[in-house]
Amino acid sequence: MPTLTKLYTMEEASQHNTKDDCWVVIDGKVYDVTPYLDEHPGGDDVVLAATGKDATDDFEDAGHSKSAKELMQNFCIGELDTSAPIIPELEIASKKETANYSRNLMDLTKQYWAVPVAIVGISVVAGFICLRKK
Ligand code: HEM
Repeated sequence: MPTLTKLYTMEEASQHNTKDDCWVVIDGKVYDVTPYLDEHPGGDDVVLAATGKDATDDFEDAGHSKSAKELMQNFCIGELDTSAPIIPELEIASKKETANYSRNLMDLTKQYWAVPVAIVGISVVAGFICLRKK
């Protein structure tokens, strides 16, 4: 049966991390606690610090009462989309990119060699001109 619950990724939820727009993720559910921040008995700073991550442990550690757990249901806006990876996928460098990387490194090496060679060349020419003047 299709669910009507709105799904949010952790990335999306973590963007709501200010006093004017504050979402927390607790036990797989997403809560928009913006209107409750000023009233929260534990202060707004602890809730703000719990944004952008799974705040279940923080919430449980604070020892919230049954009535607090009932109250929080008023702020539930959806559930966490667990199909989305929490850790961004690693980019695997292809062989083509590796070839480009080594070419870039060669170009950089050439540039860095060019500077001291140019300095030595200019010094030799300057020294030669000075000697000829004497
Ligand atoms: C929907 C979210 C939340 C609701 C509705 C809520 C509600 C409440 C309520 C009603 C209390 C008073 C004590 C009680 O009845 O348990 C409380 C205390 C507290 N809350 Fe929350 N809370 C929420 C989220 C959080 C989060 C994410 C944290 C992060 C750590 C947190 C930290 C605390 C702390 C530290 C206290 C203790 C304050 C004290 O006794 O000095 N709360 N909360």
